[in-house]
Amino acid sequence: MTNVLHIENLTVTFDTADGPFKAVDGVNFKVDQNDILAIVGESGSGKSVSMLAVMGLLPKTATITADKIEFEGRDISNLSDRDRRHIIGKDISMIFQEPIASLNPCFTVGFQIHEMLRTHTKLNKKERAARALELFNLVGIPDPEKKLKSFPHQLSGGQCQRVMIAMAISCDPKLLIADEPTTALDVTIQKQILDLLLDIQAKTNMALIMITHDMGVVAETAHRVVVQYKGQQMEEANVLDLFENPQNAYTKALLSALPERAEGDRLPTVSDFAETFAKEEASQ
Ligand SMILES: Nc1ncnc2c1ncn2[C@@H]1O[C@H](COP(=O)(O)OP(=O)(O)OP(=O)(O)O)[C@@H](O)[C@H]1O
Repeated sequence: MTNVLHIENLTVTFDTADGPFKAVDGVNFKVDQNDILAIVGESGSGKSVSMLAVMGLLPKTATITADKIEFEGRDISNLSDRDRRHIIGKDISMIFQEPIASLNPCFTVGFQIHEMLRTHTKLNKKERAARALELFNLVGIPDPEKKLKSFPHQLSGGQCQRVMIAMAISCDPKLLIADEPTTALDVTIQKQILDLLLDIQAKTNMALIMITHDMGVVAETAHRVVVQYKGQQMEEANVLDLFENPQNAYTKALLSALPERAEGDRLPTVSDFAETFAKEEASQ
């Protein structure tokens, strides 16, 4: 099995007005071809920042250190901008929570997908048009010829996310990072988008990293899970082991806070359990 991404001891510190702030503190994991890894944790736990660090998309106020950031065995921590552009967007691509905000409102979605193909492939204009149509069909956009001529605001949120997925897979990436890809969408559409991502992953053998705060999404999609809390990695486990036999106090708290474990009419929160588990851990 080919190793796609290997991260060891990744740390990200932001220079802020209040002094240095460590948003990611010693994260480690490997993702192989065909793997689906979920990175889970509540808001602010450093999930997005760790992946943006890998993509080289953080602002200059961020200092990134790591013992290893390798893509297919190649160190990508110190790439030139030119080399990075060859990999990012082509071999590693990312989709975000707000699909409409991720698209440029001034251009049709067809133009934007053409630009992606023009930048990263050698396809000529006619081949690009054919590929764009093929991709829109693949991601299930109805009436694709007409939709290619639409501006983002003329499409629904779900359709925009399908466009983003089409763009993200347009150059056959080895790794797709999906950052809360369904959070901004209606519940009925969420399931369709998740199914689409899983379907594409199964057809292409790419590795998929799913960033989420939703344990339901983890259970439905992931093979392996990394749990993060306040920038630190709490646990890494196979999905079944994580649900059946969580090792870490915070993971136990996350699982205990699932809605189906609610008693009465109040939903449990992680903080309801975190203290109990922290005490349990300390006493062991
Ligand atoms: N440019 C920045 N400068 C300073 N702090 C930042 C910056 N970007 C993110 N942070 C901080 O880093 C921490 C981790 O943010 P991150 O977006 O990775 O969280 P997350 O786990 O992905 O949560 P969410 O689901 O809310 O995005 C947060 O406390 C956030 O405020």
